[in-house]
Amino acid sequence: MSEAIEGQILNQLALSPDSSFNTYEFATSLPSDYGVTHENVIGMSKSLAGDGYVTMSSSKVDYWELTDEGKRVQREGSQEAKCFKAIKASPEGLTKKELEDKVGKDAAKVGMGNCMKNKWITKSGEKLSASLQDITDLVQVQLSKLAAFPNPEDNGTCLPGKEVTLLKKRKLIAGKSRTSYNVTRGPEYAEERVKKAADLTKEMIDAGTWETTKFKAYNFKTVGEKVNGGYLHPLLKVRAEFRKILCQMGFEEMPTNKWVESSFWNFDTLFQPQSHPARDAHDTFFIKDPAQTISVPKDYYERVVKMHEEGGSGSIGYRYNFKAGDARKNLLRTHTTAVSSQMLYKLANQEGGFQPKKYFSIDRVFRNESMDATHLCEFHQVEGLVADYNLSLGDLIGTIETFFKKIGITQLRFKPAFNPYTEPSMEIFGYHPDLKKWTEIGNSGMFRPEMLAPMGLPNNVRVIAWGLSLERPTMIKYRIKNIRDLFGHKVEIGRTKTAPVCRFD
Ligand SMILES: N[C@@H](Cc1ccccc1)C(=O)O
Repeated sequence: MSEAIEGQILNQLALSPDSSFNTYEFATSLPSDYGVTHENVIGMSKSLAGDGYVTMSSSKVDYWELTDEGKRVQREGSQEAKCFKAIKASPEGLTKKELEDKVGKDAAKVGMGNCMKNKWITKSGEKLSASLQDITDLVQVQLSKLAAFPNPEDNGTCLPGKEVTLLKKRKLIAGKSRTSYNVTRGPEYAEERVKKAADLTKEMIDAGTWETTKFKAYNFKTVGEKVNGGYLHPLLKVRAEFRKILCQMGFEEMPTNKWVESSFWNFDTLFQPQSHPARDAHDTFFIKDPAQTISVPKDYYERVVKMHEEGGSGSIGYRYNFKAGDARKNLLRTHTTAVSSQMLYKLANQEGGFQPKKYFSIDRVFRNESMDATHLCEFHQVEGLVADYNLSLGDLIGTIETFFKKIGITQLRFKPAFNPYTEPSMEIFGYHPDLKKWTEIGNSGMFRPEMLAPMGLPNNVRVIAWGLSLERPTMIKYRIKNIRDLFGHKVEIGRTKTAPVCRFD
């Protein structure tokens, strides 16, 4: 079938070099039992145009189509004609109610008003009576004219605008438009289409037919398929950037490759009371299997227990009975401070004794929180600590400000806060220029003697420390509004080389 249309199209243009035809006229001139639609003709013409046999230019025509209601009126007559006939047929006239009974409520509603407007009927008292012998149902005539137009899709101008407006208002007709094409000979016109091969094949070479085969021209203008290469996750890139900055500032990276910790290292060494709300299963993911595995140095353990139960180093402790069972419970670490405490313990007990040190880590932590635009139940923490003699709060603020300045965040605020393991403690806020608000980006403080003394650190050693989220400052720096756009495998930002998140070097 398609070859037959193709032949006919080329035939139409065979008469003379400037012969042309319109796709719509052509399609409607074909016998209907051919089953060829206007779309078929357009499709085939486009295929021929692709090979240069024909050229096409489009034109648009507006026309009117009768709505279902319009078709009914065209068949049965307008509401006003129905009303007139009913009234005319009753020599004594009809009341409104009687008219409604005869023609129906809907027809009476529209028809009665139009009859009055046309002066077809008059009203005296309750009675409606005909004032003419006969009428012409103009609406029906107009609709028939539109419908009976030799080609309904060419009826756009067959009625005066005023009449069309009224029919449209009564929702009897609806405007439609049709695009057709004028087809003329193209640069490659021939009376018969020669099939061209897309590719040279082994068979053509074997048989020698490649010499006579016609090939399709290459389209050098077409857009090639997108090359999908691998790319680094934006958070990994930012982590690399943060790591570089901290190394430049003289920090050494702590080993954080273990996500499972004991409650002892995550909480108890940090002087967090065993009844602390953060240890509640609502905030912490406890591990059922294996429930308890991580061993701790015995003498240190005993000093931690004593600090909780009785205090020391000027503290009165929590004065409760420390539960060994609670300390041994395994969990997904809720903060990387669990690693800091182990590093500090090692630092205090290393061969040759304590040496000043700066440590950092960037890794995952887990909290059993409900998720929203700025909270996830796992995130990355940028942890840092400086252990040295006689440090002050000023050192802490200065270190944090220096770090943030290096990543380009200068709008910072510090707010007094409470942590069981630091005194004083400060929350850190950064200004998000898109969310237009100060968002919390971390927490910090100076580790308490209750934490440091049991480890065996000299008592004039101070430790300043902080824990930041990696995601929040990344959101501020790269102007990302929803944390879920940043976390996980389906991250779209950073896919293209131009995204700002890829440019830090
Ligand atoms: N561990 C704290 C951060 C912090 C680290 C070190 C000192 C003070 C605070 C948190 O998770 O929010």
